Amino acid sequence: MTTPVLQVRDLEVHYGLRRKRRQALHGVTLDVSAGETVGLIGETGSGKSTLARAVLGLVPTSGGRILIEGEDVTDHRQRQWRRLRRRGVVQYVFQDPLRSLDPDLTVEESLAEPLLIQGVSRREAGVRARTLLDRVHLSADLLPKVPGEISGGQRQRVAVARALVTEPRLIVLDEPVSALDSANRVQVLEILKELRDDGVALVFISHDLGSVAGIADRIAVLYQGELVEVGAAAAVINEPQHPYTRLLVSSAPTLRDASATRAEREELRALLSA
Ligand SMILES: Nc1ncnc2c1ncn2[C@@H]1O[C@H](COP(=O)(O)OP(=O)(O)OP(=O)(O)O)[C@@H](O)[C@H]1O
Repeated sequence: MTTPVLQVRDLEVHYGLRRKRRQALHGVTLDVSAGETVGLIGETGSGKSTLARAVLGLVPTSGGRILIEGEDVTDHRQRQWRRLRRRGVVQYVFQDPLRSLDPDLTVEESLAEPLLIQGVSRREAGVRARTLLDRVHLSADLLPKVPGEISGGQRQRVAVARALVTEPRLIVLDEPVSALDSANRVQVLEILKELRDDGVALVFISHDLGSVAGIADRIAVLYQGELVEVGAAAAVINEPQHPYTRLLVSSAPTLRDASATRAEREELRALLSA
């Protein structure tokens, strides 16, 4: 059996000091394999972003282990984390692409920068930037534009392209489609499915069960910092075991929300009964 790209074991994270100290993650254990998408769902404050940030070395852990491609990175110092992030084995995409992209850099500069740092020639970096845009189904016309000059959906696709520059084995996506309209949402989800098929491991964070249901192989449910349920997506949706998961499934906004289109509701129903 191949080693999972990401192994999280009994992970604990605390915020604050002394009397203000609060536990944000309680003994979280989760594996993500190459070519697998794990959807991480849970209400606001349940610890989803904390788990993402811990996996990227952006918050200190207070217990447990994190292994990336079999390498124990838990006790890495900031310098080692920076090197790991720069090597680009793990990449991330945030809900707001302006957080993933430098607003002053053109699309071409954003995509070329990590390659230039790696010593790739300017000409080759330009060629690779075009190939990356093509991979996220965007036209090369966007290359000279800065993020403020393109649409939100295009921006998020550029953020995904930027995450792909270093050919990561793992991408953590924190609410990547939450700010997008449904047409752009579908397009970004399609791109993520293609990445998964190419063997990239994805952690897809969302509070929207509908988006997760359409892409995740497995779903992990966080509740108050604890993983209360992990299983195959269809099983978690159709036969939720934990009362909190049952509540999430029964209150899936796309089913309840009167403003959801008929097509959206039918799509989710089909997913639920698949
Ligand atoms: N920098 C911080 N300092 C102190 N407490 C924090 C910090 N970041 C998060 N927390 C707390 O940790 C808990 C988990 O927060 P986290 O942001 O991981 O939740 P989340 O599930 O991602 O929520 P959301 O869906 O709103 O983004 C919350 O109680 C939050 O208030």
